[in-house]
Amino acid sequence: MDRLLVLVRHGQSEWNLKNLFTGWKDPGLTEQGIAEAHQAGQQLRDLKLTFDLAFTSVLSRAQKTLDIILEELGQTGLETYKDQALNERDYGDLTGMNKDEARQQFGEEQVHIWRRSFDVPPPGGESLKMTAERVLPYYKSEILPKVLAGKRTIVAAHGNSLRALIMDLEKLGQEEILKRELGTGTPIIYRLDENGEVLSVQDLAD
Ligand SMILES: O=C(O)[C@@H](CO)OP(=O)(O)O
Repeated sequence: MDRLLVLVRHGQSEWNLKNLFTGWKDPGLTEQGIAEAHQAGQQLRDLKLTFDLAFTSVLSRAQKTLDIILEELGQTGLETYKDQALNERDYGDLTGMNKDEARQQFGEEQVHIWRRSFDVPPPGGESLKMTAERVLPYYKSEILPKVLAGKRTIVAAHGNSLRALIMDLEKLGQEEILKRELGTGTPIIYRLDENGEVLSVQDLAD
């Protein structure tokens, strides 16, 4: 049985382009982001992958990325579940702030800790740990059982909601996840065994 799970971060958003902390804000995709989503769909099509189910967040940049990918695959209208459990981490008080200005104000190291550490939340926001505490229960109750039942599944979500999931899937430690960056619009293809353990991983960024 093919237990296929594809994760894809949304294409570049307007706020990625402006270098703003985004979190739960809902900017659209840029032209480049739209092109990245088309390319992701084409890559999956070249690999002859199709899906039975899709999951995404309630944020439009992830939904739009998914729509474009499904369009490229000729799968528009695929059964899709949208849930805020898959939203980007809430960036709290940093939301809307320019990342370079934040570095100037708070220091390079502090900003890196807020962005990439496991358990230090940005002021008023969610740490990666807190993000994982909503992503993983949703993954385990809603997504994984479908994958294990042989439903080929794609999840279009966000840098940090996916990092939380990848940390669990790939059993990465806190030091390893600190360095893990996800490109916009880049699919990562997992095949799982009957217990949900990763058999293989193919990052199309490589
Ligand atoms: O701004 C955000 O919401 C995220 C993703 O773009 O940023 P970061 O790279 O800091 O995780």
